[in-house]
Amino acid sequence: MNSMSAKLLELNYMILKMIQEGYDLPKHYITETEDMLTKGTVHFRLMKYKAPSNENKKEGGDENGLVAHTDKNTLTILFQNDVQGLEVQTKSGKWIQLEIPHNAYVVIAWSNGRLHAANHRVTMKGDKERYSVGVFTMPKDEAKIEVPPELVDANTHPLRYKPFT
Ligand SMILES: O=C(O)CCC(=O)C(=O)O
Ligand SMILES: [Fe+2]
Repeated sequence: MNSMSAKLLELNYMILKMIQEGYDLPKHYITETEDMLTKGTVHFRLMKYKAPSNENKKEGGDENGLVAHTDKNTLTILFQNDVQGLEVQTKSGKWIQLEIPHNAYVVIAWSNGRLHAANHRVTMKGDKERYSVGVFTMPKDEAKIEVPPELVDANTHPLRYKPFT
């Protein structure tokens, strides 16, 4: 488990680095991210979702496994067993079921609205239980959360969030 969490943390860092490089942000953000990750909190959570109850199945209904929400942390990496269930809401409000291939990961992040932190939920169908593992990174407590000025553009991407600690 330890080596798995270390690898996932490494993946998490790599993804954040790729996002920052993708936006052509100055290198100091990458160093700060590393600092944030090493001193911040990482929640590593194993989740189990029961298959829909017989009662519910008789009515042909799916069962809500996890209510709709957006993640409030910096970046989430999720993976699951072979039972699908994760759904995301499109910007137009439609729910779509993600077909996550075997051994694949889903990533959810935030960034002054450039990357959309999608509303998501888990809906259970069928007879098998679903297991998922999530790695949720959070900044260290005293960190000032601030949109990099490089990501703010008065016309196309106005500042959405004031700095906070
Ligand atoms: O189990 C999943 O696939 C989703 C879990 C999730 O969205 C969460 O814990 O925030
Ligand atoms: Fe979530």
